[in-house]
Amino acid sequence: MLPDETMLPDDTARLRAAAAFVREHDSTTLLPLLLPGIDGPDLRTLAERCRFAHAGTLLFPPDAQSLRAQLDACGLAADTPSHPSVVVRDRLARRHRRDPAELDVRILRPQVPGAAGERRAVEVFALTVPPHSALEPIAAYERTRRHEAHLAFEIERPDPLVLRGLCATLARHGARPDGGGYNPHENGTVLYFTTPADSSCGYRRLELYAHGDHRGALADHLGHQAERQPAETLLHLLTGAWTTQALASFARLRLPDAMDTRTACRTEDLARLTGTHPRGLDTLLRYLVMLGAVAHDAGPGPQEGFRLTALGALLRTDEPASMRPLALMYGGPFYRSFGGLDHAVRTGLPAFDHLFGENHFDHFARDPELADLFDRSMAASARMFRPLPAHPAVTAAARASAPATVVDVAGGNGELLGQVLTAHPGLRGILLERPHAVEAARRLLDSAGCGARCAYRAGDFADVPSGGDVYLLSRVLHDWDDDRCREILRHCARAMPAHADLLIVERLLPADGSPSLATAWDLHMLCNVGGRERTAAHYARLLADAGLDLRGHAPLPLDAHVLHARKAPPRP
Ligand SMILES: C[S@@+](CC[C@H](N)C(=O)[O-])C[C@H]1O[C@@H](n2cnc3c(N)ncnc32)[C@H](O)[C@@H]1O
Repeated sequence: MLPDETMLPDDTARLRAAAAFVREHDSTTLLPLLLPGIDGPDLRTLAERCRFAHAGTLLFPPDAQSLRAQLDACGLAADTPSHPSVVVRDRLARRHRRDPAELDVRILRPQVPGAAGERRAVEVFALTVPPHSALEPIAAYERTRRHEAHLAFEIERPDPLVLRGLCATLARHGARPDGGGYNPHENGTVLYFTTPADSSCGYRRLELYAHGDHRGALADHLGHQAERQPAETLLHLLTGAWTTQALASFARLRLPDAMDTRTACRTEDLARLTGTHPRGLDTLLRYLVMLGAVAHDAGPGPQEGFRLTALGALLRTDEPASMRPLALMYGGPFYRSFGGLDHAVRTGLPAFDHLFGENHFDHFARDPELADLFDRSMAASARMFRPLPAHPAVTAAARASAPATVVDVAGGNGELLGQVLTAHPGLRGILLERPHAVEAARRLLDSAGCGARCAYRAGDFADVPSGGDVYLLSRVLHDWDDDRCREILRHCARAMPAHADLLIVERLLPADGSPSLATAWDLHMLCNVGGRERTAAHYARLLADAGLDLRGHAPLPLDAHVLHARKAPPRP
């Protein structure tokens, strides 16, 4: 398996990986990875006509100088000046609902010769995003999704017939039209495709590049996409429930625990190991291949069968921060309640309460197994907490001369408090929770080795302990309507000394409507808990109503944010 470009942490690392990729591959090795199963005359035709020309990547340097430094750091010299991108600029503008004129996307193609000296390049699209600019949400979104990462093949001697033939061959092997355009700045035509879900080189987009103006072929290409798109897209969307259940079933049947990421397992062996039906299991696994949770090794060579991908491995029981509990929750109680979404939309009241006859916290609290599953499903997203021990409010408390105290209000099973106390052995903690959850938190914090520095308070939001130095309120406010949030924040403000910091972890609805997981969770909150996600400005208003000042906010993993607040200075 080749490194997944989309998993690399920063722009420079991705640039370096793209250059290494370009050096190491050629058309004959790449095409079968992008289009699994292609061989014989189709492979020969494509390999003869399509020369692997570049790997494309989209970067967001703060300025032109930083971009040069990034290129230098990767040993890449851009010896020709950059020119404007039309296609990627317009795709970004459409995706983020911006005016294309706002997006100055430039193209650079630093040369990277292939292993035998072939003429190749890394294609760098650079959108300058100065610190604190309004373009930052675009950069954050694109850095995680990496829609623009692609591999390009330059067509030798392009003409309309050749282009049509190549497009048909790609379509036969599962590639789907995914936009394109004509760039008058360099008199070149690009046709983009997405590759099948089981392609295995870390890139999911392929570009055919033809020198010259081929807008006839481009119109056909875009026409196929337009014809196919709305109906096919709708089918994909309508079958979303099958996706949830396929992943939940995979997790419930503990199939990931019986599989490996390196060695493929034959369906019959896996069925025997897991007590499942070979034909049923095979059907499920093939669907999961399409979702990217499982990969299929066709053999010969490696053993024929299925193995886990990195994504599927997150559903293993023994995986650190396993997401299995979330799969069980979203495929279980929350799956049933989503069937009642109409009720929530019609009345504004949670479908969960309508279906189960009580609020979800009360429902879970009465059933120890469900309560435990809920706590573990919250902890499954604990990777969003990882930067919090380094938050300036926490590090300042840890440096204070007298031992400082971190109060986690409705701290769940203690995952976040555990991460903070483990990182700072001088800090003490107090966790406030409902009685049934306190016991789970005590067990977790004891096993994390910080139990001796922790106190617990079983109670309600009205019981927020006073005298702490840092207060945490993680994923609590989104459970409640504005009135209840004001009440909770007032309890916090009353308990906080003047110097104390309040850190709130939530997903923020983007003010400009750009795509975010927060929008999906807003619907989840409506349907299941009667709460909502909010914009930063909305939180600022709620905080102000409780006598607190929002000082700023910073992004966390999984599309979350930490908001920092302090008590507002007394009015003169
Ligand atoms: C969504 S969970 C968040 C848990 C934890 N802070 C986290 O981020 O993982 C919300 C928590 O609020 C707690 N809670 C609900 N009602 C409460 C109340 N009235 N007083 C105190 N805690 C409450 C629940 O028990 C639950 O653990």
